Amino acid sequence: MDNKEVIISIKDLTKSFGSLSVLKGIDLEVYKGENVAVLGRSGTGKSVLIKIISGLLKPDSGTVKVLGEEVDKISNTALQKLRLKIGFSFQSSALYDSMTVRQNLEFPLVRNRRNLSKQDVSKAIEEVLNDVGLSQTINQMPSELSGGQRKRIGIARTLILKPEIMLYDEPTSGLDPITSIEINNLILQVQKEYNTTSIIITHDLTCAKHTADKVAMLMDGKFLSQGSFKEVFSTDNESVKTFYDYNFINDK
Ligand SMILES: Nc1ncnc2c1ncn2[C@@H]1O[C@H](COP(=O)(O)OP(=O)(O)OP(=O)(O)O)[C@@H](O)[C@H]1O
Repeated sequence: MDNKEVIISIKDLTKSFGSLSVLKGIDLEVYKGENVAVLGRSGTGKSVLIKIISGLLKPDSGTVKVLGEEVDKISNTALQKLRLKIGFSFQSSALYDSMTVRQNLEFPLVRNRRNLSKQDVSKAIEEVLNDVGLSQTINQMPSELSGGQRKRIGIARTLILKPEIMLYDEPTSGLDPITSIEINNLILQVQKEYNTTSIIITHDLTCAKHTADKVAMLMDGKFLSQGSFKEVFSTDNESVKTFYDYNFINDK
């Protein structure tokens, strides 16, 4: 990366729930414009990690800085302001079923950018729909969309606020391989066109290989290794090899 500005910096982060120690000393630096995939088996603490990054959960110890701010130390007002710079793509897409695609996209915009005219709102909706390749769905209901289309609209709903950071939670889960590839391509397109810095939580190795500049492998509460996809998986570590072998890998 040419630009080495650190956007997310995590040092010696720990988090337990009662006697369950989930994160046991995590270090991670995410640079501006980088896509980082956090890989790991179910229940290893990937969601806990992004909840801490976005200030939804407090760490037990360690430091977590996002865009220069220590998320667990700032005021609620500052946290709310910071959150507007962070976009979430949820596993479930989190669309409102009773609203059309247009209304789903309008909602966050009207709520968070109160000074926009009706024309500005319409323009923003049309632009973002075009960016995710779904202009034709503007008047449809979420129930009329495919799983892949719902994911795209979920991403569009986040992008409409022009976030600096994107957090993708299992972006390809529940999708067939071809639709997954389309979502992977969209993640790359968003990185380029919206200049986002992203963390992609996944156990889909094809997704990590396709989208990530850096991969971090979470195991037993620690990052076992970090680096390019090739570096992380060119290893003799049995746990990493097993993880690789048990997750479908499409080398194309
Ligand atoms: N608020 C909470 N209270 C108690 N335990 C929690 C809480 N949140 C998460 N956990 C526990 O922390 C562990 C890690 O959960 P997490 O959701 O981060 O896993 P994950 O790696 O995202 O898994 P998956 O891929 O299945 O989503 C789990 O054992 C979970 O039960």
